[in-house]
Amino acid sequence: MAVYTHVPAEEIDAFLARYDAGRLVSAKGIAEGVENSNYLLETTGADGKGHRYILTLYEKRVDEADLPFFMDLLDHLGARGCLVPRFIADREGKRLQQLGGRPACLIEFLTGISVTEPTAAQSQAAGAALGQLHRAAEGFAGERRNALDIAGWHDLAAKCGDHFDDIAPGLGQRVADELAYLDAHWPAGLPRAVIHADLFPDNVLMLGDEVTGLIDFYFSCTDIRAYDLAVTHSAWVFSNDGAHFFADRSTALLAGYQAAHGLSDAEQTAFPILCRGAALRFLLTRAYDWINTPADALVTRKDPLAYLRRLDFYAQTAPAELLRA
Ligand SMILES: Nc1ncnc2c1ncn2[C@@H]1O[C@H](COP(=O)(O)OP(=O)(O)O)[C@@H](O)[C@H]1O
Ligand SMILES: N[C@@H](CCOP(=O)(O)O)C(=O)O
Repeated sequence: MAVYTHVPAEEIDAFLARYDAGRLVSAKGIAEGVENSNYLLETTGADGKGHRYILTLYEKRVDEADLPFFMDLLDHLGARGCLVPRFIADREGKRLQQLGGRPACLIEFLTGISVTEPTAAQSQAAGAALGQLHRAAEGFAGERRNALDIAGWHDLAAKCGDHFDDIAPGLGQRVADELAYLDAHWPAGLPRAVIHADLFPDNVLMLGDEVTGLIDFYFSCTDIRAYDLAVTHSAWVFSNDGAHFFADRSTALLAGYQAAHGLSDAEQTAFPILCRGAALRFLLTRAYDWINTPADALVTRKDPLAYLRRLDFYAQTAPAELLRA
C-alpha cells in the first residue's frame, strides 16, 4: 500500500471544507502505487448525492514546482478528448494545497480497474490509447526535462553503488555494461514530444477491453516520443516477473499504436535500443527503491530483477522478432 503520509480523517474533512465537495464520508488509503500517498475519498457531494475523489499527497520524486506542468498537461489532454483526471480547484480557484506537511491535490475520480494480466485485446487498446495521447499532446506548449534520462540513470546507478550486488550477484557490473552500451547507441534525432513515461497497466483504467482512464502523469516529460512506446511495451507484454514474453500482446500493442499514431522507419529501427533503455530505467528506480524504502512505509516494493529479465530479453532478441506484426 502506498501511504507514506498518514492524515487523520478530521484533517481531510477540514481540507474538503475549502471545496464544493461535500463532507467526508470515508477516506481509505489506496493499496496500489509506489510514488505518492493516495486516498480514495467518499463524500456527501455538493449536491448530497455522494461523490468520489482521489486525494494525492506528493512524496519522493514529485517536485512541487512541476505540478503546474502536470495540471496544464491534463487540461490540454482532457480538452482534446483524452480520458484523464482533472485537478479540482477549491472555491478560491487554488488547485495546489498543503496537507499533512506535503503538497496535496484533490483529483477527479475515474472509473475502471487496472488489469494485472492484460490480454492481447487490452494490450491493443493500451497501444491505441498511447497513440491517441501522443496525438492529443501535439501543440502542448509546456516542457519538462526528463530527470530519468541517461544522465539520470548514471546518477541512480552511482547512488545504488555496491548495494546492487546485495540484490543479485553481478548486477552492478551488468548495469555498468548496459549503461556503457546505451551511452554508445542511444539514438539522436528522433522526434521528441511530451510523453507519459510510465504507462504501466496500473496506470490504465479499463472496463473489459475499453480504456476508461489514463492516470499517474507524474513522470510525464519531454523526451523521445517512441521511448514512451518502449516503456509501455516493457510493462504490458511480459509476465509480471519478466520471465515470459507474450508475442501476441506485443503484436497487438504495436498494432494499436500504429493505428492511432504510427512509428516512422527511424523510430522502428531504434525501437530495440529504446526498449533496452526503458528496461534499464525501471530496473534502476526499482533497485534504488529496494535499497532505500523506509521500513515503516505502507508500500509493496517492486522487484528490480523483473526488469533485469526484460533487459536480457531485449538485448538477446532480434529486432525483426520484436517488431513482428
Ligand atoms: N484519478 C483516479 N481515478 C481513479 N483511481 C485513481 C485515480 N488516481 C489514482 N487512482 C488509484 O490510485 C492508485 C495509485 O495511483 P497512482 O497515481 O498510480 O499512484 P503513484 O503515483 O503513487 O504510483 C491507482 O493504481 C488507482 O487505483
Ligand atoms: N511503474 C513503476 C513504478 C512507478 O509506480 P506507479 O505505481 O506510479 O506506476 C514500476 O513499476 O517500477
